[in-house]
Amino acid sequence: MDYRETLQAAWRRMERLTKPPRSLGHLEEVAVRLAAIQGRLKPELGLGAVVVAAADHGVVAEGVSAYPQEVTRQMVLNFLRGGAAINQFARVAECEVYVLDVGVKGELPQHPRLLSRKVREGTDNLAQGPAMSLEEAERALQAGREAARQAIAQGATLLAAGDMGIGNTTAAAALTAALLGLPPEAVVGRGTGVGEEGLRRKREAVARALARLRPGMGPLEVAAQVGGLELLAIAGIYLEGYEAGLPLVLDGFPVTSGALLAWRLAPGIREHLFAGHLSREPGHRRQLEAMDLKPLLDLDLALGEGTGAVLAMPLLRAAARILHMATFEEAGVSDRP
Ligand SMILES: Cc1cc2ncn([C@H]3O[C@H](COP(=O)(O)O)[C@@H](O)[C@H]3O)c2cc1C
Ligand SMILES: O=C(O)c1cccnc1
Repeated sequence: MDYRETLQAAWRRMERLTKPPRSLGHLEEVAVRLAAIQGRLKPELGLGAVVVAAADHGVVAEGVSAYPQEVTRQMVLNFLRGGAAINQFARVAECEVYVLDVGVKGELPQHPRLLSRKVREGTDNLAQGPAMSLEEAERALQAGREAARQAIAQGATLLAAGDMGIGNTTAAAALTAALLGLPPEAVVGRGTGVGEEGLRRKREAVARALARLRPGMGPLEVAAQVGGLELLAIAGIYLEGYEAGLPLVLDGFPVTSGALLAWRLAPGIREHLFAGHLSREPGHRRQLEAMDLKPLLDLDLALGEGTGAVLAMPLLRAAARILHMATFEEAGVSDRP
């Protein structure tokens, strides 16, 4: 059965299950979409994986983050030791954590959970010139694909991306504004918690990057102009997961900017995307609206790392179980007054 046929057949089964129609709300839509993705009326989800892509950003020179650049590398070490929020949430969500270094400044140790594919040590400052070359953008995207292939080979049935990169909400805002044709004010937010001055500097940095873009630039060229390396890797992670036929869970603002790029490169990916949560970062709503996706959770999170995506994984598994319920006929339950 193809996607549309399975979707329709799953809706018909949904209507016969032992519950009032639509009483499981948004989860019903998730369930039938999972059925359609897997091409079976009773979808099954097992182990999850989150690939946390990490890289640095030259735009930090503009004073756009509340934290220093070295936090990127320090947090990668924290991920590898299991001490970050993503590690703790992944434990309760039956999800493996993989880390991908596509451009962290400084050295990182070898580790079984770390894929080292440093394209370069951070991007150039997007407010001053191109963040990277087109060739580097392509390499970052391929690194994401490779990391996703590893996670899938190790048994992932559900795939999410995470982000780590001080300054990346500025790059994500520039990428989102460019891809969706929005002004900086619509997509720039406080990130790790910058004040009014920081907010103004972020808008200014984004405006300067947007001024360099020319009509006719392709999505990858736009991404090379603004970065970041980890956002390109995130696009690659999702593209690979899509081609492997997996359900894909989105996280917050930086991750969803990478997903927007993937969607521009392969519009069919939309069928595989689930919005794990709605971030506090204001541009996230615009991104989800553009792809017509409804978030599963709304918890006022503004962290990244894949945390909101991983928290939604148990909900996706629960949604899949809905289609394993008994029907009125099977259970001998009366469905008419
Ligand atoms: C300790 C710490 C852990 C984090 N984990 C994710 N982020 C998040 O914050 C950063 C983006 O925000 P901005 O653009 O304001 O720098 C990214 O690294 C993102 O993953 C973190 C930030 C910090 C400080
Ligand atoms: O929306 C997110 O995921 C986010 C918000 C702020 C900082 N880092 C990530």
